Amino acid sequence: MVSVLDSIIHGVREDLEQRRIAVGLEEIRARAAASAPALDAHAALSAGRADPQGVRIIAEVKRSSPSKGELAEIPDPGSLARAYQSGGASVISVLTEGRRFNGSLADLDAVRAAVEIPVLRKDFMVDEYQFYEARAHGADLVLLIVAALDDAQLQSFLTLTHELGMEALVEAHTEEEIARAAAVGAKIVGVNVRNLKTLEVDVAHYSTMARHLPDDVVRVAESGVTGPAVVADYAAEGADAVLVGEALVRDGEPAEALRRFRTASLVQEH
Ligand SMILES: O=P(O)(O)OC[C@@H](O)[C@@H](O)c1c[nH]c2ccccc12
Repeated sequence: MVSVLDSIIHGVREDLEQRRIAVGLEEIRARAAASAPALDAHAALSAGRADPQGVRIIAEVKRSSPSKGELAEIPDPGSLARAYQSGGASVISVLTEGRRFNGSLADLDAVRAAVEIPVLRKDFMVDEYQFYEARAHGADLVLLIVAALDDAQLQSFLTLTHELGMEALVEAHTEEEIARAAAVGAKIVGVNVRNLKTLEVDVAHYSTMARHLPDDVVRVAESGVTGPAVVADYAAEGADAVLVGEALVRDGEPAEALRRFRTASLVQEH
C-alpha cells in the first residue's frame, strides 16, 4: 500500500528534478559555500529541560497540511517569524514542500532575512542536492525523517549536513526508528506524535517513546499541540523543545501564544 509519506516523497522528487535543471548541482554547491556560516542550532536547543524561562519552542511557518488542508494564509512569512522570535522562539521551522504544505524556498529566504535565530528547513530530504540547497538558502538545521530513509542514506545525509555546518533534527515515530537515529549518531532527535504514514496524531505517544531516547541527545516533541497543557505535558516528560505548527499559525497573536506555550511548563509541574 502506498502511504501518505510515499506519495508526498514522489512529488518532492518530481519538483526537485525541475529545480536541479534550473540550478545545477555545481552551482548550488557554490551558493552553499558562499552563504553566511550556519548558526548553532544545537546550542539553541540543548539543555532546554533546565531552562528557567520554560521549554524551548520550535515555531513553525506552515500554511497547509495534508491532514487539515489550509491552516492559514501567511502572506508575509517574515513577519510571522519575527513575531515568533519576539515571543521567545528558539528556532523557526519553515515548511518548504510545495504540493501538500504550500511552502517554498522563497518562504525560507523571507524568514532567514527576518530573524537572527536558527532556521530549520522542514522538507522531505531524499537527495543530497536538497542539503546544498538548504544551506544556500540560509538554513541552519534540516529535517531527516527516519521513516523516509534507509540506514546508509541516514548516515550519509547526516554526515553531509554536518560537513555543511548545519545540524539535523532526526525525526522518529517508533522505538525502532529511535534506535536507528541513535545508531547513526543523531544529536537532536524528534519524536513526531503524528504518524506520517497514516497522519494519525496521539499526543500520549511522546511519553511512550521518551524512555527509549538516549540520554545525550536533545529531545524534541513534535506535533499535536492544541494548547499550553500539551506543551506542559511534553516538558514534564523531559522534552528539551517542542515543535508547534498549527496552533501558532491559527492564533491571531502568535507572539503571545508562543509566550504562553513557553511558560506553560513552569506553572503546570506534574
Ligand atoms: O501542526 P502541528 O500539529 O503543531 O505539527 C507541527 C510539526 O510537528 C509538523 O508540521 C511536522 C512534524 N514532522 C513533519 C514532517 C513533515 C511535515 C510536517 C511535519
